Amino acid sequence: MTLTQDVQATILRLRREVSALHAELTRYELVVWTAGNVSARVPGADMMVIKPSGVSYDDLTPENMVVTDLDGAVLEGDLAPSSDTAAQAYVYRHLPEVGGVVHTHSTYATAWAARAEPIPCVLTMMADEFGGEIPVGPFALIGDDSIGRGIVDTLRDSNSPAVLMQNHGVFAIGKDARSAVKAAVMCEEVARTTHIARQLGEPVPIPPDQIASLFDRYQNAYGQ
Ligand SMILES: O=C(CO)[C@@H](O)[C@@H](O)COP(=O)(O)O
Repeated sequence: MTLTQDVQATILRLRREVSALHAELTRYELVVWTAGNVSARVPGADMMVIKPSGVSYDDLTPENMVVTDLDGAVLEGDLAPSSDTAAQAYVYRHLPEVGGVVHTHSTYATAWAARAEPIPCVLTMMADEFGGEIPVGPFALIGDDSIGRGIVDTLRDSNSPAVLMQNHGVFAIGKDARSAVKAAVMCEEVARTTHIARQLGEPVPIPPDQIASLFDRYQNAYGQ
């Protein structure tokens, strides 16, 4: 396949970005061993950049990232791509606004996933980032696009950029890979706080109109 210089430059940038973002997964203690991954869509091409499967986070480099098409077929790379390649490719094919996907088994969020319980919106931080509860997706086997179908079916009509896949863990999406990593970080934080709150009593839900107001401010006015 002949790639334009623009696409080649974009792939180079995304190889660096996706590789580096895995350090955020370890920095925020969202993963153990090799159990999590980041990918990014290549804008302007039906391609994605994803981590190789089962490679230590310390050994990830821009050069060993894998480039695939949006059916998950390898286009560039010597190593096998992540086990979640087909799932994440499905997300990119069906949600064109998504530019990044992240998967973790972060402890507290995955504890909610193990119970198939959505995390209720009881924190302003949740309303800001998730615009409501963090939903649960169906149980799905790893390796094909089943997980992708579950992610898309669950998040398509949700404000939430994260889904707790039942008995599995967190899949987070974003306009780019960095935003998806942020959603995964925030998901674990609110899962932890809400879990602790529940040990002390019944957390107080935020009324839907207030959630909408907080979500609108954070999404449209917060920051620089
Ligand atoms: O979720 C799972 C396994 O439960 C995998 O996504 C996870 O271990 C990461 O696998 P990869 O190293 O990305 O192939």
